[in-house]
Amino acid sequence: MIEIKNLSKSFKGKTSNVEALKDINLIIYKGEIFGIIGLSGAGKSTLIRTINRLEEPTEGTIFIEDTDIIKLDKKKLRSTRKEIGMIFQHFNLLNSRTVFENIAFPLEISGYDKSSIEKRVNELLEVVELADKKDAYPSQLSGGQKQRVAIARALANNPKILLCDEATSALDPKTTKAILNLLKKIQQEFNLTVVLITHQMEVIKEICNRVAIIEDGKIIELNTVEEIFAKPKTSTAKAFISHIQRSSQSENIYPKISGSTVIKLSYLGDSAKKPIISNLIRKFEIDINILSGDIDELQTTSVGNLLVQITGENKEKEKAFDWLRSQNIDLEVIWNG
Ligand SMILES: Nc1ncnc2c1ncn2[C@@H]1O[C@H](COP(=O)(O)OP(=O)(O)OP(=O)(O)O)[C@@H](O)[C@H]1O
Repeated sequence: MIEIKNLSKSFKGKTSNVEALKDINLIIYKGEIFGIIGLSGAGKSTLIRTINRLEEPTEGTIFIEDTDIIKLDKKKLRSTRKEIGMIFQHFNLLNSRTVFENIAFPLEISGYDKSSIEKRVNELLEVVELADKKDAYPSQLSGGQKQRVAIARALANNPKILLCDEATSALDPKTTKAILNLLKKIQQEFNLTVVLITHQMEVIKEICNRVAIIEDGKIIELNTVEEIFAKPKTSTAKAFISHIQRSSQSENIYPKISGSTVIKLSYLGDSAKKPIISNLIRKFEIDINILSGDIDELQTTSVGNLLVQITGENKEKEKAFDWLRSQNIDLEVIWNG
């Protein structure tokens, strides 16, 4: 069990402090897949990173079983961290090492001998179904394969907890599904407690038992996934759900033009009223074809959804995507031609 009590985190800014987490209280049960969903800037990354102290909280405690991990000294923290695996959106593999060597890395640091390392890495390669790629380098792998390597590496030291930081956000929908299935499989096989953060309700729906919605550093709703879908209470929960319902209808209707990227943009509240598309065209050297779109007025906020096809240089497209994210707009790549 992970018990988070009165957790706050503020970052020192140039002119003022940013309160990224405000008095978070949360219990995550052993063996569950717990999702934390929120828009960009809500505090998801900060929250998940405090669980293995990649981020130090300003206040509060985090108990893993009976240990308050915030109180651990460096040495004890190092050994506790072996029980907490983590995977990331951009995989964080070592490019100069092969698949085998990437997975072996945490075992080398733990001081295992060569033959135990070889045995364990080979087992893990089977678990993630990548035995045939053991001598490949990360640059020779697809995104999904890279995430499989990262999962194997995260499992190397037999952790009890797996933290997933937007683990499928850089993947297309089909690969996302395959990685989520793998996470489900390993959760059961190794009886892991999985904590994942995402901005995609599809991910929550696919694998989570319970979900917390975080907004502006606070947990505004927490329930089982079924309850949230059946009876969402906050406007944010309703917007996330309405987005998933609509996107499933429109996802496959677009021309598959080579060199173009189809993205789905979802935005809440004030962002829905901004002239996003005209700004994009003015700021970046890209062409945009709007495929479908709508704005829904909910009780206290509005939610916009746009499916657009973008053509242009990859570098320019990436810049445009970064700008969109900086505008609090959820962005999902649907298709890359
Ligand atoms: N190192 C930092 N220094 C200053 N401010 C920070 C730092 N890290 C995060 N923040 C701020 O804390 C808030 C929460 O950020 P966080 O990255 O946790 O959000 P998020 O929900 O994970 O967003 P995203 O999905 O965009 O990653 C934001 O306002 C962010 O700007």
